[in-house]
Amino acid sequence: MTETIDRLTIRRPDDWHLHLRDGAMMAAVAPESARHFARAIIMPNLVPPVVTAADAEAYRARILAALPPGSGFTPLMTLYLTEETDPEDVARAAASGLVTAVKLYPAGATTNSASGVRDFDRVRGVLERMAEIGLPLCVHGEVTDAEVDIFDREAVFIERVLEPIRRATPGLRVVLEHVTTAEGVAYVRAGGADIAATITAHHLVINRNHILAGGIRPHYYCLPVAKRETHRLALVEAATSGESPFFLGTDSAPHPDQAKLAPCGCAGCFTAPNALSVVAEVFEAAGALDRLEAFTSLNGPAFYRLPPNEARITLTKGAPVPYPARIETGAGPVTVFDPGFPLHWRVEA
Ligand SMILES: NC(=O)N[C@@H](CC(=O)O)C(=O)O
Ligand SMILES: [Zn+2]
Ligand SMILES: [Zn+2]
Repeated sequence: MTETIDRLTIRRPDDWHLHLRDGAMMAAVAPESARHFARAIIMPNLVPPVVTAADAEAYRARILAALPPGSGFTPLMTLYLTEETDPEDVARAAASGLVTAVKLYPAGATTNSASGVRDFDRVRGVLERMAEIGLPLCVHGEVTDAEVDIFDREAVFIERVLEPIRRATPGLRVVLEHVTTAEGVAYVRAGGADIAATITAHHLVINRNHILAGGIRPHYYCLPVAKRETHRLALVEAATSGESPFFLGTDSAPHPDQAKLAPCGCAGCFTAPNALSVVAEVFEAAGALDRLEAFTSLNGPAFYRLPPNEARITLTKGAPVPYPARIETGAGPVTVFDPGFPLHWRVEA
């Protein structure tokens, strides 16, 4: 006889990859993440980007001001790595506790990445300093070479960029963000204690057909772009394995609908309102609800050398969970990710 679980209490999750944006957009989306998550790694790809410790301090203050009163949400700040980044500014920001990681965007790889790195030799000093102090480098792992097929850009990045950087910088701690391929999963698995990967909710449920078959669906377009079904299955297997290097980073990336539904639409899926319900559905289907807490609440803090949250949340299973099709923001409406199937796991208030 199989026992059906319809109630699950776990440590409060964290989101290890989140875009909160700024201004009117942030005011609308920050409460959506604060509702379910205790902490989040805040991506620095604003325009202009969060480059210095002073930028991060000011951005952190704006985030805290945008949170609902009484919210216990803690933004974990990151610095955007540029070829001009000063290793000492990074080290000071880490020592003071202001900054939890540094983010590497290859120039041109994704939304707001124009100030990213072109010549990896020019950031060697920063990476060496980070290895010394144990500060993690979060990586958008795609090459930008126009010759490389967009579906191959993650696998090629690992071989041509990530592995050489790691060889040249022993001890550098790396998070391969929003991993989307079986190659990425295998690389992280074989990579030892200094590498981990975030996995998004949306990459656990969509493959490239969702974007392109039967009509083009801009709300499923994000970077790295969703790959073939075999890759999605590898991501589900990794996430639900409970293995320590894999943890949730939603990459919730809001864009106003008018910027998504355009001849050249932006990359990013807005998943903050329903990411946990999506992830719970995936774990249930895989028969892995007993490993949900590892993925959402334990493996991330362990890699970042932070204590797991003491608070708990309870998920209950029942009638389909309502969530809005879009939320209104001062920057225009933002469509909420639709996994294409009903969600039954609700996070209790
Ligand atoms: N994931 C995305 O498709 N978009 C992100 C950037 C990123 O995380 O690459 C964004 O900032 O919109
Ligand atoms: Zn990215
Ligand atoms: Zn992102």
